[in-house]
Amino acid sequence: MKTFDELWAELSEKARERPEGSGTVAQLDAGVHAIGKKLVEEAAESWMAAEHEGAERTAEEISQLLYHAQVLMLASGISLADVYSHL
Ligand SMILES: N=c1c2ncn([C@@H]3O[C@H](COP(=O)(O)OP(=O)(O)OP(=O)(O)O)[C@@H](O)[C@H]3O)c2ncn1[C@@H]1O[C@H](COP(=O)(O)O)[C@@H](O)[C@H]1O
Repeated sequence: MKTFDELWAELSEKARERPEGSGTVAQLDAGVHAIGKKLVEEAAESWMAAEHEGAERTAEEISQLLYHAQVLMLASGISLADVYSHL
């Protein structure tokens, strides 16, 4: 298990160090358009899970949604502080 902040630290390091075999690096290389599509896909899957598939599947889909939101933030040069300033 990891927290949102721990995932952010891990993904930030991947973006910096660009280790081979990282799915995150591959997504960053694919660019904002491709990442945005994944984010929307995970949002739709979260919605469908909440309506039809129960709490456990919904939590799983939301975890993927948060992951892709972080990847989009990295691709856009946005920090956690930038986002928190709008909460
Ligand atoms: N938490 C995640 C995470 N959540 C979702 N995903 C990605 O999002 C995809 C969502 O899967 P779906 O089931 O919706 O779709 P799929 O059809 O199986 O996958 P695709 O064919 O669409 O890629 C997964 O295949 C992963 O590519 C994640 N990829 C990585 N992480 C974590 O990110 C960290 C860094 O990972 P790497 O960059 O790969 O080292 C590690 O801690 C990972 O656990």
